[in-house]
Amino acid sequence: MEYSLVCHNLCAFSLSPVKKKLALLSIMLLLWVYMVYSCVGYCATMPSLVVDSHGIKDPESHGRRTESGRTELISKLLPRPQSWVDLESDYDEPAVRTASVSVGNNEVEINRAEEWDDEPGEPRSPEPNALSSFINGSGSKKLPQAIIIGVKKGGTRALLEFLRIHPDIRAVGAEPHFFDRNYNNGLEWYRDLMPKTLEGQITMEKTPSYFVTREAPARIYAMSRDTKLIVVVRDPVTRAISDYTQTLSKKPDIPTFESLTFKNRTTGLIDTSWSAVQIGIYAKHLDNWLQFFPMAQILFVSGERLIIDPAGELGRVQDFLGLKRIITDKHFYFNQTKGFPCLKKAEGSSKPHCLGKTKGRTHPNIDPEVVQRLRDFYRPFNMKFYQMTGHNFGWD
Ligand SMILES: Nc1ncnc2c1ncn2[C@@H]1O[C@H](COP(=O)(O)OS(=O)(=O)O)[C@@H](OP(=O)(O)O)[C@H]1O
Repeated sequence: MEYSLVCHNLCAFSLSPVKKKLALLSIMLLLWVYMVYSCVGYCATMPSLVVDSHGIKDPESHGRRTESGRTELISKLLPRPQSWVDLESDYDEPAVRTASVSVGNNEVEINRAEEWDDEPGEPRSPEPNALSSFINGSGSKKLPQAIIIGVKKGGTRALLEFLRIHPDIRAVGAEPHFFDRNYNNGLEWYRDLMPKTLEGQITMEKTPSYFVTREAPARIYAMSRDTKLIVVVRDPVTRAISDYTQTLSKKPDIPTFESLTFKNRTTGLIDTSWSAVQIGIYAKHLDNWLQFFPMAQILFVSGERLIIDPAGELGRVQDFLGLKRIITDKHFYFNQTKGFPCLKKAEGSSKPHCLGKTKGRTHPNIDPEVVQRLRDFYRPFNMKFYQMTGHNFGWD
C-alpha cells in the first residue's frame, strides 16, 4: 500500500509536464548560479590584462569583451606596424643623453642646446619581416653584423629603409641606442630587439649618435670586431642647419642659428661645443673609430648622392655587405612634390612610399655670411676627412 502510494506520487510527478519543466528550469538556474559564482572567483584571481602599454585601463575591462574588443586587445598587445617614414634620430633627448666627445683637449658635452628629437608617442613595433618570421616561427635573433652608425641628419633613415627592400637584410626600425644610452642593459637585451633572421641574412640597425659617441667603437668592437660600419655623411654646414631645423620644429623659442653658431659673434669664434657644429667635424670622430676598426670595414655613403642617385649609392652598400645587387634603379622614382626619391613599393606593401614629413623639412634662411664663416671653419676638417677616406665628397 505504502509502496503503491509512493509510486503513484512519483509517477504522477514524472508524468506532469508542468512539473517537468519546473524541475528543468530549477536545474538550469542552479547551474547558472554555479557558473557565475565560479567565474567571479576565477576572475578575481586572474592577472590584469587590461592595462595597455601606456598604463591606461581598457574601458571594456569591466564588461564582457566583444569580438571587436578582443581584436582591439590583440592589436594593442601585438605591436603595430611602425610608421618608419616619420622616425628620426632621437638621441638628443636630454634625460638619457650621455654622449661626450673630445675637442682638442676639452671634453665637451655633445649637445649643448636642449633638443628633443624623438616624436613622442610614436608607435614602436617590430618590422613586417620580424613579424612574419615570428609567425613562421623560423629563424633566430642575431646581433647585427652591420650598423649604420651615423651621421645624424645625414640620410640614415632613407638608407636603412631602402636597404630593407633587400631580401637578405633584416633591420630593426627604431634606433636601439645600445652603444650609447642602453649599454648597461646588456647584449641579450640588444639581441632581443633584433628581428629574426634566416641563415645568410644580415641583421642591421641604425643609430646615428654612435658616430660621435666616444665609447661606441670599443663597445662595438667588443661585440664583434667584424661588424661592418656604415656612415652616411652630408655637407657639415647643411647638416648643421638640418639639425637646427629639427630642434626648431620642436622648440620654436630657441635662439637663432646665427647666434648659436658663435661663441662670440664679433670675433667670429665658432662655438664647437654646440652639437650642431660639433657633429660635422667628421675627421675628428673618425679618428676615434680608426683606433678599433680598419678603414676597409667602414663604408662612407654620400648623403647628397643618396638623393641624386639612390640606386648608385645602394649598389655600393650592397657590394660592401657582400650581397647581390638586388636594389636597383627600378625600385625608385623621384617624387616632385616631396623633392626626394621615394620607393615604388615599400617593403611589405605594393604602394609607393616616401619618407615622412620630418624628413626633408624646409630649412630657414641663414645669414650667408654665417654660412660662409662655417664653410671656412669646416674646410680643413673636410680636407682631412677626404684624405682619410680617400674620397672627395665635394662640399667645398
Ligand atoms: N629619400 C629621401 N627622402 C627624404 N629625406 C631624405 C631622403 N634621402 C635623404 N634624405 C635626407 O635625410 C635627412 C634626414 O637624415 P636622417 O634620416 O639621418 O635624420 S635622423 O638623424 O635620423 O633624424 C633629411 O634632412 P632634411 O632635408 O634636412 O630634413 C633629408 O635631406
